[in-house]
Amino acid sequence: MAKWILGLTGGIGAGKTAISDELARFGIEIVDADVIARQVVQPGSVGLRQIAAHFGKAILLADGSLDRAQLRAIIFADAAQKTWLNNLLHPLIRTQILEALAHSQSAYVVLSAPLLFENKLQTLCNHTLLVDVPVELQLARTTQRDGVTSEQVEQIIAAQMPREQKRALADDILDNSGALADTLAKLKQYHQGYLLKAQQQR
Ligand SMILES: CC(C)(COP(=O)(O)OP(=O)(O)OC[C@H]1O[C@@H](n2cnc3c(N)ncnc32)[C@H](O)[C@@H]1O)[C@@H](O)C(=O)NCCC(=O)NCCS
Ligand SMILES: Nc1ncnc2c1ncn2[C@@H]1O[C@H](COP(=O)(O)OP(=O)(O)OP(=O)(O)O)[C@@H](O)[C@H]1O
Repeated sequence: MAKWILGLTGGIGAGKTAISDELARFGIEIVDADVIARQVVQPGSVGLRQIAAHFGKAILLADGSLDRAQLRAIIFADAAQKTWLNNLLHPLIRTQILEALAHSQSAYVVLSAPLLFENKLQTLCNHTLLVDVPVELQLARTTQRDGVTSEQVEQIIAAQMPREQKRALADDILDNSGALADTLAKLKQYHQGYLLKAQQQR
């Protein structure tokens, strides 16, 4: 059965998880690139071994897992190190995404990825949905959620495709700057349309 794939994207803190949680409640399977990005650096993985070889053992916590806060501080302050990490992890993440998409069973499947357009993952998708908020809200919501500084979030935003470019590439745009309930009401309308599109493809 051919699969109808919705690419869901948005910058850090825009609301991808809030959106995909709701779609999951509708019975839609979610393939989440951020979740996969953690799986490919689990203890014992090739990914983690290469990171420890490159950055040194001090990049590991006492239990042998990756010190994510330390790696985040390094890569978003040093573009060359970020490129090195992206070159290592993005092919591994892409392979796992393809595998997860191939196994999906729901009416349609969502590929949620912050770097969907940056990594041209939209080419795997039938349709794309951008969850969008102004940068000030990305900063406010991410600092509150993660307990990180505005400067750290600004560095991450600077490493992502500018909002206007993403808006130009997306098929649909979901404004999440108001109350979440309003966003989810609009999402429900989009979801009905996606069910129809997926059905028509069969
Ligand atoms: C640097 C790491 C260890 C920091 O981990 P941490 O737990 O603090 O953050 P988390 O993984 O939850 O990511 C939070 C957000 O940061 C942004 N982000 C993460 N990696 C990148 C990147 N390479 N470039 C731009 N933005 C990124 C995304 O918006 C993401 O949703 C981690 O983000 C990582 O391994 N990044 C490289 C893999 C990657 O590109 N992941 C993005 C999904 S493809
Ligand atoms: N409409 C909204 N109003 C207020 N808070 C919101 C709204 N939407 C999401 N949030 C909150 O903002 C934060 C960021 O949302 P979410 O985690 O869904 O973003 P994300 O795009 O998945 O982020 P990341 O790229 O970092 O994984 C969360 O704490 C979430 O509860």
